[in-house]
Amino acid sequence: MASNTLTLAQMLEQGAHALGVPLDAGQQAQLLHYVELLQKWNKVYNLTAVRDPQEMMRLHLLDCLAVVRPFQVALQKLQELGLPAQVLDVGAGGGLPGVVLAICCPQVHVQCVDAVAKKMAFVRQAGAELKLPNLQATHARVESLGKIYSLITSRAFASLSDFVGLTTPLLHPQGVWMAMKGKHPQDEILALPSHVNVFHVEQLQIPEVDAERCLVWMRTSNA
Ligand SMILES: C[S@@+](CC[C@H](N)C(=O)[O-])C[C@H]1O[C@@H](n2cnc3c(N)ncnc32)[C@H](O)[C@@H]1O
Repeated sequence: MASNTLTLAQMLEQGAHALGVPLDAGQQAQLLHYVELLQKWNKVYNLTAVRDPQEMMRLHLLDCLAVVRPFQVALQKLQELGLPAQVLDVGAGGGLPGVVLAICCPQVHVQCVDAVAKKMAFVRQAGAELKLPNLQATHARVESLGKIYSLITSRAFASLSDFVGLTTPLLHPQGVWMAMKGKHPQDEILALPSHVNVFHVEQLQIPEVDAERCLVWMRTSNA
């Protein structure tokens, strides 16, 4: 069936299946509710240029759902090293990918940070409505944070150099960065400082999205 004839619930179910992300009924309901909230509050909070709910499902929800499995694998490895499941989403905006990760991985603590207060007010409210005790929304510039995280992620935030430059003091020495990018960012990788090691560039296939996506995995070279 063409995606424009599917309901949002069907798009989510098919997308999650294609991505191999098992979702229980509660998580499906939370993800659908999150799309509703994004749509409802978008005008007030200016969260995304995408207005159509089906496009939100494809371009935001499924895009973030595509990183859930690699994210879980990475966290499992970090936990085997004894690192806590503490994750930071930098420049999270309306909560992408932080809210999706918090819904799909309830055992992981996800902190979203953004410099714009109203965006974090939205994420805080969404976390309350969706009953996500593992989600935290912090209004701050990331460079002012003082905690240490095992995994730091971002989507549509900055160049890789700026991302790692702003967050190196926040990353556990054995922790990893997970940057969501479009097509393979060769030039950005070449521009990275020498203390950063790109150990994997993972190509992603987003259901119903005909565009290149990848995850750039990095750690500090002395890890
Ligand atoms: C293009 S938006 C991306 C939002 C979201 N990650 C997404 O994929 O929809 C980039 C966000 O980064 C935030 N931002 C920019 N510089 C920041 C900083 N130094 N600290 C925290 N947030 C910052 C902006 O306020 C903006 O909401």
